[in-house]
Amino acid sequence: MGALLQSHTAPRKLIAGNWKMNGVGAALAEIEAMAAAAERLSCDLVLCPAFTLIERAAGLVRDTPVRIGAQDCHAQPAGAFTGDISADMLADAGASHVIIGHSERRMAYAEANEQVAAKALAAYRAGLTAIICVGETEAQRDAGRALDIVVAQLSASLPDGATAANTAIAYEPVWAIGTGRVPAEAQIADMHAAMRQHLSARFGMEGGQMRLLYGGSVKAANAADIFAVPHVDGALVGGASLKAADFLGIAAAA
Ligand SMILES: O=C[C@H](O)COP(=O)(O)O
Repeated sequence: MGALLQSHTAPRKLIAGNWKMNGVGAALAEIEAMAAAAERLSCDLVLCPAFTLIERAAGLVRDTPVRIGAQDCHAQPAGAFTGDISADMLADAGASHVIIGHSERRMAYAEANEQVAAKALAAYRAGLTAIICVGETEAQRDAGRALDIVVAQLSASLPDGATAANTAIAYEPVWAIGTGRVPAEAQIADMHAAMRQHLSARFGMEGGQMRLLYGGSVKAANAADIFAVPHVDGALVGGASLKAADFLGIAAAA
């Protein structure tokens, strides 16, 4: 395990914002403010607004280092899937990233690991980077099963062909999302080390370099401590990504 973990060279951190079902046109001013500050940051920024804002947001950040992502895609490129959006459509609208397998979708829409892997493949085919989410529930952690559960999710949710360029992983303990509760740094460290070990064993160098984000109640006040944990290569931020001042405060700590 030590040898595998030592092969990791920390990449530039990725700070991704997940706006969930928030924001209409007026919220684009926040993305504009983020983009205006992005040149001065030493991390990569991705904002994932609702589908309805993607094209406008992509236009706003066109000449800046900020990238735009979506929060889900369908596994098929086209077809009779009322209400769904394909990865090709996202790319066409100007997205470069897509969040896949967020726990809110796994729970609300019963998305299984196999579906997540199929969506990731669709994202790769469309040239998008997939941000694949995994994480245990509180009951699973209390039962001492967090590491096993997350590594099993990771194993079944990543398709063959995942690379450091086309995939980032977001470890989001379900009990930490939107609750103000954050795992102890040692718990994050153990989880990220276990994920790195699994990814390195399966994908070699690519797995060693794949960015591992932490998500769940990240704020400007706790970001520096979280980013100092080994194998934390960034964050997936929900509530604190809605306002430029909050999100930039997190990015400044990266
Ligand atoms: O995708 C983001 C996560 O669900 C974290 O949300 P949060 O930062 O509001 O806890």
